[in-house]
Amino acid sequence: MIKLKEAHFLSSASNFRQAPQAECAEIVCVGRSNVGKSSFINLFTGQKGLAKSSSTPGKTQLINFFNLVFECNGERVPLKLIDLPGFGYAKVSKQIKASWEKNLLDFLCQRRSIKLFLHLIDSRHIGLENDRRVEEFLSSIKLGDQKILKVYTKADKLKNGEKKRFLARGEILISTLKTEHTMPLQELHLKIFQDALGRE
Ligand SMILES: Nc1nc2c(ncn2[C@@H]2O[C@H](COP(=O)(O)OP(=O)(O)OP(=O)(O)O)[C@@H](O)[C@H]2O)c(=O)[nH]1
Ligand SMILES: [Mg+2]
Repeated sequence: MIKLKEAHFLSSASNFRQAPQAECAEIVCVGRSNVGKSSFINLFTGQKGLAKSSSTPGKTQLINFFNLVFECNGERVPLKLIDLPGFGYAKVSKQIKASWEKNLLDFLCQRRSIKLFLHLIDSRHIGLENDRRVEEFLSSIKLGDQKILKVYTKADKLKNGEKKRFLARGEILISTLKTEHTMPLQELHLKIFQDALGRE
């Protein structure tokens, strides 16, 4: 039995060098702008305003670190959750965008304490070119002690039949609105906790 006991914002960084010291296993949310990465953090921690979300793509512009503490069989287990800016959107010049993306890619490659990459995908739009690029990139940099997990967002926009098909395939389907036919929070906690720590 595990329980999420604490979740706090730690700090922000714009690149790998500014990141806080790596003290524990880390989980990072990766995906297109507006897919629901920041909303996922709020759902996962049960704190609505912890990560800033917005209907305007490009809301998250820095690498944001959150400290979590789980309790597992009486033991306190720290983990870090990381929110990233999205790929593929920014109302800035091409040059600035390229430098942001380079910072992100460098961070993902170099931050060895990341043990779990959560690739968030909009459940209505499977197989987009941008998502295929993210998937290829993550597979190409992944080390032996790192895992990739796909998380399908915005389930409330799907019909019930479509939701059930995701679940029948064993996919992780979530929603910040209607949680019917989505993965229960306790199950999501357990899956992500175990994958981040390499536990079975
Ligand atoms: N209907 C619905 N809307 C959602 C869900 N999750 C997120 N959203 C909405 O989608 C929009 C984008 O959410 P964010 O969490 O800011 O997305 P993000 O991936 O962090 O975006 P960037 O920071 O721009 O990369 C917001 O308007 C959210 O309210 C969901 O499960 N269902
Ligand atoms: Mg965001």
